[in-house]
Amino acid sequence: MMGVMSLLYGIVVYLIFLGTFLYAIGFVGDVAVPKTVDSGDHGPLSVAVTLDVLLLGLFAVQHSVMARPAFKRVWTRLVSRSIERTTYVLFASGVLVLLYWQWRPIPQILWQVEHPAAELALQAIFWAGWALVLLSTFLINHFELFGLQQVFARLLGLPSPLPVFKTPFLYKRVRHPIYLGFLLAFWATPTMTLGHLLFAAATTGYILVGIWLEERDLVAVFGDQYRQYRKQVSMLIPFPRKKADLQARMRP
Ligand SMILES: C[S@@+](CC[C@H](N)C(=O)[O-])C[C@H]1O[C@@H](n2cnc3c(N)ncnc32)[C@H](O)[C@@H]1O
Repeated sequence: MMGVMSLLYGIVVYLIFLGTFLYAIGFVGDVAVPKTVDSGDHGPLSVAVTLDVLLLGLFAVQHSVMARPAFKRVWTRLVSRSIERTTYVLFASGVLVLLYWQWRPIPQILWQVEHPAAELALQAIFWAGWALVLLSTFLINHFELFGLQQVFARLLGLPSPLPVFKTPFLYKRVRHPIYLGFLLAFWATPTMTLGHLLFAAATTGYILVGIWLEERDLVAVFGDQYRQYRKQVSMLIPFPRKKADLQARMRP
């Protein structure tokens, strides 16, 4: 019975995540959704900046704290290990919904790209960024990242899967393709408003801190295997590698 309940919880939360993910595309790209980074009521600048910074801060704290092994060790005394990731995804989605709802636009335009080819290129980068995010989640393990694999394992009476170090396809070029995809999607816009810049700059700062925290945990779990990977593969920008490095990276 608990296995079935966990599975239902996992599926419902996964659907909520899908909704918030799709909404994020419209929110950042200022398309197809009622409230975006540049639309909605805007009051005084000081109120907008304060509220937006608080919302982004809440997002960063929730993501960073709940993802840490020390937090998980305490948290899984209260919440079953099999639904820990699902619960993380639920909290993350909740914070995102709050951000979409309470975000105050700051509509002053800082720069605007009007050349049709350049505009098209920026839009292509925006969509490529989101495609990169989605593709990379599947490369690493989409269903584990969003908690479904864990609740299925519980239903089948299997233990929750242990972390496995992987470097498939794009992970051979950069260590963080998901974060790279977010950066492309957040910065590539033909019209940069003050609000959009605040969003892009704060999330970039958060991603850099998040990488530092994540890599510390990955070194703790995978040790020299991850240290070696870090030496051989760039963090975010796929710089061309020397031949010797390339050969090393091709080894399993
Ligand atoms: C949101 S994902 C981001 C992954 C990666 N930083 C990226 O940008 O593509 C975070 C989870 O991926 C895991 N992770 C990151 N790199 C990994 C790798 N090479 N192999 C397995 N798991 C990895 C982390 O431990 C963490 O649980």
